Amino acid sequence: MPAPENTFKRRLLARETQIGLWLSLGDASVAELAAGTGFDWLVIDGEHGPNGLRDVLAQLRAIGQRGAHPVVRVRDDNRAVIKQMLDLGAQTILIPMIESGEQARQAVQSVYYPPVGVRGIGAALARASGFGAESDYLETANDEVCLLLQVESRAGLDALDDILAVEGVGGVFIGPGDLSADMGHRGNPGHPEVQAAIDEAIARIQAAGVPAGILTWNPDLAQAYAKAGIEFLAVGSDVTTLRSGLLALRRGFA
Ligand SMILES: O=C(O)C(=O)C[C@H](O)[C@@H](O)CO
Repeated sequence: MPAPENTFKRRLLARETQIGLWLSLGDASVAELAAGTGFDWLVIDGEHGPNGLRDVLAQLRAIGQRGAHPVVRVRDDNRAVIKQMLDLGAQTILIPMIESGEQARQAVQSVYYPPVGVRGIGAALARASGFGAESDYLETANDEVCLLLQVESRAGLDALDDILAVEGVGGVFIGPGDLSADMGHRGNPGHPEVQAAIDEAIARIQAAGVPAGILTWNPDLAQAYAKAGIEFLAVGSDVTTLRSGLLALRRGFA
């Protein structure tokens, strides 16, 4: 049996627009609930959310085969943590704060087995291979891994061409929050200067034949990105949706 098909990766390659949601609560029930609401991809956020290995494991299980594809955002480009997340069964890894071509090359090394990369061999005893049930996992895993890199600083934008030239990168995600902060507009990703930098970066990413991704809280901007054909678009989070829904519900009473 081969490694499970990474449908998210296939749809990226087909240049479909996939709609995603950020999961920052670190709760498996929330992940399971969200997985049944029609989103194409769900980010299990290990950078800003309380998501350690067992939290990610619980959410991967909860999302399961419900249709949504889990994307695990790791805290940084630490090779050992990436290996652990892949062995847990994560097939799509999002790495924040990529700022050079070399960092991108090292990230590729981390997610793929030799000879492409240096991912450690251990999946035969791990969930990734169905605890050994998928006898062809080692031979097929590289084809089903998708590496997404985050560019979210001026240095990252300066290195974007080098990053885009690295073979094995499945997509580049622009982080508006960190980029706006780095550009001197902390908390204001909608600033014209930031928006112009984002638009230019997305155009460069797609011109390089690489799928582009972003997260926006602005519904009008989300629709515009979708119409423009951005490939992986996150449009909200568990936290903001739950909070706004509860506030609206309570406001309905004196
Ligand atoms: O910089 C950004 O914006 C992102 O990378 C997305 C945020 O980190 C996400 O946590 C929502 O705030």
